[in-house]
Amino acid sequence: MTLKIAIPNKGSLAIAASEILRESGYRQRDDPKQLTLIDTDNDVEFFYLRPRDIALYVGEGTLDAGITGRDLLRDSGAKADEALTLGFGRSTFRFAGPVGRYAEAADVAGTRIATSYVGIVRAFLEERGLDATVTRLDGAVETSIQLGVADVIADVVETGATLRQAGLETFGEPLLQSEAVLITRAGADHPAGFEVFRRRVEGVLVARGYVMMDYDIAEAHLERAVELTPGIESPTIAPLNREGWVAVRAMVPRAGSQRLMDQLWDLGARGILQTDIHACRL
Ligand SMILES: Nc1ncnc2c1ncn2[C@@H]1O[C@H](COP(=O)(O)OP(=O)(O)OP(=O)(O)O)[C@@H](O)[C@H]1O
Ligand SMILES: O=P(O)(O)OC[C@H]1O[C@H](OP(=O)(O)OP(=O)(O)O)[C@H](O)[C@@H]1O
Ligand SMILES: [Mg+2]
Repeated sequence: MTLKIAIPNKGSLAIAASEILRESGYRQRDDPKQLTLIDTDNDVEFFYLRPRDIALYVGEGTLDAGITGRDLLRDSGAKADEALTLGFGRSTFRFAGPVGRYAEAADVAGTRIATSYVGIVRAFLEERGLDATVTRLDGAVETSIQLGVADVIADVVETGATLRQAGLETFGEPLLQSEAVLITRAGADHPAGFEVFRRRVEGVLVARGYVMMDYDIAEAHLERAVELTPGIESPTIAPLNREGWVAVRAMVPRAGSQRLMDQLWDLGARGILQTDIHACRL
């Protein structure tokens, strides 16, 4: 059976979602107006949909899996689970109001809140036992305060630039930390082929977080060097033509790899090379 996967058709998640699938070896559309695409080699059909709707399709089991934002998944109330966090589309979901007017989340009690994420806001109010009027707007919610429609907004904040422009500031703790997630139907067995799909995408995510480190070092310093680069299982050690020296190869986290090269150099390693990994299965 062909695996049916939903991908954001536009908005903040669309480009990065298609990119990670392409890197994972799947065909992706070249034309942003294309609605569906069949990858016959991998027996997968992709459906390009609004990320807000993707949670619903997957929750109902119409589609096998999809990529959407955690905030949109929560907001929809769809019965879908996160199978993988994808590391892009990061944002926070927060209350904001005119600068200096509100201090903590409980201050929203009795206000008029404008938001595109009514589900998240209502759930938060209920959990805290707070009462407020929630108005659903499609977008540009920041402007609703200036226009007198709301006292407070609850919205996605990434850089905070939009809030500043509107003369607003966040207050209270974030309601949610969001990022793009791969989702499947809650409580159901994964459909055939899904595990392979998940593993391929995970392989790209891991590859993005690691680099390959190669270097030559005198055997006398090998033990210390291996402590610095333990690899995933264990580093590969190969003999060198030069007496008393070996070549070492190990995967290391991308973060801090430059510092690691400095440390290896100080230890006496030479010919230190860092290369990108594009995909892996560990
Ligand atoms: N700067 C951002 N603005 C909006 N959404 C963002 C941002 N950064 C990450 N996201 C995430 O993208 C998802 C929203 O997807 P959506 O397709 O609605 O994006 P959008 O950029 O708001 O698109 P639209 O053009 O329809 O407003 C949410 O999961 C949200 O957390
Ligand atoms: O913190 P920032 O980096 O400024 O990003 C957050 C803003 O981006 C989104 O708006 P979008 O561009 O999607 O417009 P919309 O409100 O019409 O959805 C979101 O709703 C915020 O307004
Ligand atoms: Mg938007």
